Amino acid sequence: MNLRLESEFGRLNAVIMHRPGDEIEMLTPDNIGEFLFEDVPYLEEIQREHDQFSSLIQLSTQAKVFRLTSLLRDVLRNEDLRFEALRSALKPKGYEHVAEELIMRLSAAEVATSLVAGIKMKGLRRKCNPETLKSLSDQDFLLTPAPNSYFMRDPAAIIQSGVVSSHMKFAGRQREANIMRLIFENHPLFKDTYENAYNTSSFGEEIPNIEGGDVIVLSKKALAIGNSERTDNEAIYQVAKHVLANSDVERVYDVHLPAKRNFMHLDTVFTIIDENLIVTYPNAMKMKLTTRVYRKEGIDANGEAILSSEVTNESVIDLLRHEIPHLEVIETAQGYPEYASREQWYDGANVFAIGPRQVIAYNRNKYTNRALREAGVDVLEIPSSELSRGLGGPRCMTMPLDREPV
Ligand SMILES: NC(=O)NCCC[C@H](N)C(=O)O
Repeated sequence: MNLRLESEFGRLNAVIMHRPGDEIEMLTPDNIGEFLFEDVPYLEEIQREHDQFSSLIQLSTQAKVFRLTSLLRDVLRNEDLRFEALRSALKPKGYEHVAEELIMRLSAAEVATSLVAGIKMKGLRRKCNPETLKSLSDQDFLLTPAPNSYFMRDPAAIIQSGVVSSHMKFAGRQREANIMRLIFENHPLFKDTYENAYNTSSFGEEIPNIEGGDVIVLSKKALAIGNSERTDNEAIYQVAKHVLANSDVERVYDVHLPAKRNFMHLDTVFTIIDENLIVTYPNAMKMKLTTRVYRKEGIDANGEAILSSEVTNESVIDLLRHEIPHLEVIETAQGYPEYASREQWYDGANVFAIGPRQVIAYNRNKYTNRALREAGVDVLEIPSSELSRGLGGPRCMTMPLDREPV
């Protein structure tokens, strides 16, 4: 697979998704804040909703829907990789010494599910009970769960020059990025074409953050990256260097976002659904925010791009109007303030384009979906009572791998 993308709306050929699993059962009212959830979802219902989403993608596009845990299981059949993945996941809590004992008792499939669902001492004691863990209670986690794994957009983003492997802001999500990197580097489907577009070699221990939800492919020639609560200047600069040197991209926009929970990523405020059509939350898009534009001035002796940068104080919407000729803008809830803010909170602008002017959207965003339909967009709705409790929408839940050229 090529692992390069030049649009956000070309007909979808392949995507990675994760069906929420037992990691959701680990959420409690006391830990939802730490795990970045707004409420505790009901597992069976969130699975039903997610199944409708993935079936709709398959039926309406014939695209291949890869499952995160089966890709991971394929990779973890290699014993060395299995041991290393488990060891590094156990390390943040200082339990890496039990990796050896654990690996003898867990199959590749069990390690794959445990890396996502976590391991509670209660469950572990049925299989093994190392002396060194005797002081832990049944309710303690040996391995913390990764309940945001169904937000497949964030741990990596495919752009015009390769894959931006995320470095995630919150420790609770970093394992998701490690899992994706492991898959891209080792799975036979990807390892030959995987090119890491985020070079972190110039940084020491402190690696600047970047998350997939902030990365939006504007066209063959332009990329936008949200400078948000989750994504830092230096990471954007590194990705700009890669994409400007290794693709036809001519402009990279580093777009500042207000530091608010519901604007956590650029894709919470706008998505592109056709060559010149976007859906946005007007309040954020009309604010005058600083944007830096990177352009390539040449290539140095080491083959690295020399960049120029220019700062503008235009609103994001004006910037996009300059970048995208004849831009049409659909506003969440047709701009009615009280509905627009409700529907932005539940990701009204975060639709998933499966083809030009064809999107999958949450059914709860009635007014935004109506506005999209009035503009001639084919809107396929999915149920959203439980999926939305993690505060992410249909775009957030998908990692497209391949699309038809536009
Ligand atoms: N791209 C996105 O906006 N993803 C949504 C992530 C939601 C998740 N609960 C988080 O706060 O990271």
